[in-house]
Amino acid sequence: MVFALKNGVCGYAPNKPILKDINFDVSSGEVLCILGANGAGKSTLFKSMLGLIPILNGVLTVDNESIAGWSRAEIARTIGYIPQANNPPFSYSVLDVILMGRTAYLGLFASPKKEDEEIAEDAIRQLNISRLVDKRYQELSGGEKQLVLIARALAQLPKILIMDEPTAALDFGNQQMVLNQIHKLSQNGLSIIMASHFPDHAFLYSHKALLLKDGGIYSVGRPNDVITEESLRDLYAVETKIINTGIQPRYAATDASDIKICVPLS
Ligand SMILES: Nc1ncnc2c1ncn2[C@@H]1O[C@H](COP(=O)(O)OP(=O)(O)OP(=O)(O)O)[C@@H](O)[C@H]1O
Repeated sequence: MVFALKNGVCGYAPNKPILKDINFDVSSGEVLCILGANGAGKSTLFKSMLGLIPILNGVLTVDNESIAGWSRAEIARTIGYIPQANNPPFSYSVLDVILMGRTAYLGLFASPKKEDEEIAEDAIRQLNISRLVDKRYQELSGGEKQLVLIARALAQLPKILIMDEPTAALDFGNQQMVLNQIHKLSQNGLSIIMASHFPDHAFLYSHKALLLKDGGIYSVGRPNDVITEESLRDLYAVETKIINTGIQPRYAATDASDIKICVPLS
């Protein structure tokens, strides 16, 4: 499966595009990391991909078929969205939150059936979070909530997962836990598109990086090719030294012979 945006123009009003000339594709098993300064347009791009705002121009395709005419439910059965962990206004059990992932498969007013429960249980197994199932969602830590939201998206049985800064507000250990899960999901064949504020995460976990600046794509390609001292200076106005650590990558996502890290100098 290949998910692509061709000649995309995204924004909130036709006469005021936020992003122009957006072209990228992501295949099954690939992780695409979107980088850009605050306000560069990452969330706007996500909202467009999810059909929350209409694409102003261009076409989103799955295997070369335009998804322009797809219903909300069809989009939800193909694309899962994982927001940043939040506190919902109501008290839900963890299992209820995960079962919400089945909404796109249920008729209006229908309750989850045995099959839906089995799919939710499968998502729980994949993420190894059965210890959380009997808790209230609000009682969980930020990292645990993020895992539950990933399980909810998995219960949608999507082919593509979109994640908006999945590690924001997580401590170092929880960041690694969530990123390791993302890596495993890509190995299971999911396409993953995630926004990040950490170029290091793109080196470690992604096959492709897409850099946004000035209302368009600054560059897109393999992280090793496009995340450079020059591009980080241009994107974030930060002088950075990129260092080869000599440590072999644990993940196939990176094509580097050793892991690179970004050290800010200014
Ligand atoms: N609902 C909206 N209506 C009009 N303009 C908006 C709306 N939401 C965001 N924008 C504008 O779109 C631009 C891109 O914002 P966006 O939230 O996509 O950036 P971002 O890269 O996700 O930023 P951050 O890293 O801070 O989350 C900004 O100039 C913002 O003011």
